[in-house]
Amino acid sequence: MSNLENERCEACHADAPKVSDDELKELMREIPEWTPVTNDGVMMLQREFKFKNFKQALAFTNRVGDLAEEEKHHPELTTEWGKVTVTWWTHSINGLHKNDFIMAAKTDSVFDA
Ligand SMILES: C[C@H](O)[C@H](O)[C@H]1CNC2=NC(N)=NC(=O)C2=N1
Repeated sequence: MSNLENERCEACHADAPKVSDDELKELMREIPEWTPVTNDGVMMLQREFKFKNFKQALAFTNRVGDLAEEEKHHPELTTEWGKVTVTWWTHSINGLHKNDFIMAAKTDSVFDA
């Protein structure tokens, strides 16, 4: 089980450090189902979650939304029939902060609950 899911996000400022390549490698081991993707030069974490119908996908979307409000860290959420795509990155630094890995782990635990 990941330890990250029990950590809290810290307030993130524009001068906060992005995760290094070594940290990225280490942190990815805790969230193996996520993929690092780059959009317009910004590195992000992405995972697709599958459901039986739209209603379940929407309920999951709302649970992740509640998590985001609790931690004051917000994802991109794309809700479709039977599928939610969740993408985490830190807007203020245009890249990945440890907060994104914490939120990815928390997202996994909402899905597995
Ligand atoms: C004031 C507020 O907490 C900040 O603007 C937060 C809101 N949610 C956020 N979410 C994400 N993903 N990145 C941010 O930089 C960010 N900033």
